[in-house]
Amino acid sequence: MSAHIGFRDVGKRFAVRDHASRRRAEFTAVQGVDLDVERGEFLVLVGPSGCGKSTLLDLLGGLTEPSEGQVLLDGVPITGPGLDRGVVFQQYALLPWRTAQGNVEFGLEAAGVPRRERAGRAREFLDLVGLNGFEDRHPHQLSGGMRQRVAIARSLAYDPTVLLMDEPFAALDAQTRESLQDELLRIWRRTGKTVVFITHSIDEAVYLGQRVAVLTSRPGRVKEVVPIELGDRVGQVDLRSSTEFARYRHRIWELLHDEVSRAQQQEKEVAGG
Ligand SMILES: Nc1ncnc2c1ncn2[C@@H]1O[C@H](COP(=O)(O)OP(=O)(O)OP(=O)(O)O)[C@@H](O)[C@H]1O
Repeated sequence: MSAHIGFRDVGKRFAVRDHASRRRAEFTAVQGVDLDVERGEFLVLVGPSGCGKSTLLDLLGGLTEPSEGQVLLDGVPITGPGLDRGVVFQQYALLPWRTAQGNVEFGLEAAGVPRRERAGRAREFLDLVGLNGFEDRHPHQLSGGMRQRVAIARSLAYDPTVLLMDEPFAALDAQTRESLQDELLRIWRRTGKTVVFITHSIDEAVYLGQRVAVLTSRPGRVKEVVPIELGDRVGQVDLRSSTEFARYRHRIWELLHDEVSRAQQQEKEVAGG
């Protein structure tokens, strides 16, 4: 059986203007990316800054097309955005003039859900993310963590099969972040969604991922995919302090370390002309 999501030798180049010569040039963001994600899997992408993680997520979201290779969903090339994929970014992208309920309903409107179903569905998903009782609050009356819960509820409400998350918890304080990680794992278990999650945090990657794909520095390609066998995270007391967790953390750190050094060297070279 073919994978739910498949990157097949994917490359992405962007047209840029060369600074010195002012000529048009091409910038290779990712190259030769091969990666499969199974239905219902939780896959985390990590890699040095600028290695192309968001580019890979944009390709999956259908916001951009590959310059070469294919990005497949159930064997079919992705050609644009679709309701089968929900996206959650670092910035909440909520409508400030709408309540939490109104924001979730907005996603449902866009998805063409009949008006009479929207209110009930929005409440159901706000409840799922733990926002029961906060339906009538506007974004400025909610904490950062709550706003991100609304964004997650909005993406889940129209029932995509895939949830694409680009550093969704990066702007949150450590405690809120950890509680949202647990919340997300609980939701993932309950809904069976396929999750592709980008983070800069090695701890977050190990805690959330069933597999962690480490990317190389620019142009990004898959360096190694590390399976994380820690069982069901939620409910394990202080899992992050266990030796097993530390072992995975160290392995990913090692893989990343060389790439981050290489990326920094590349940046220095660019800066120095
Ligand atoms: N539209 C664009 N035009 C030109 N270059 C782009 C464009 N979008 C992204 N890039 C470049 O492609 C590379 C990959 O960008 P991308 O945002 O995917 O990296 P990233 O790994 O998500 O970075 P970070 O971890 O810092 O968020 C970067 O060097 C970026 O400057």
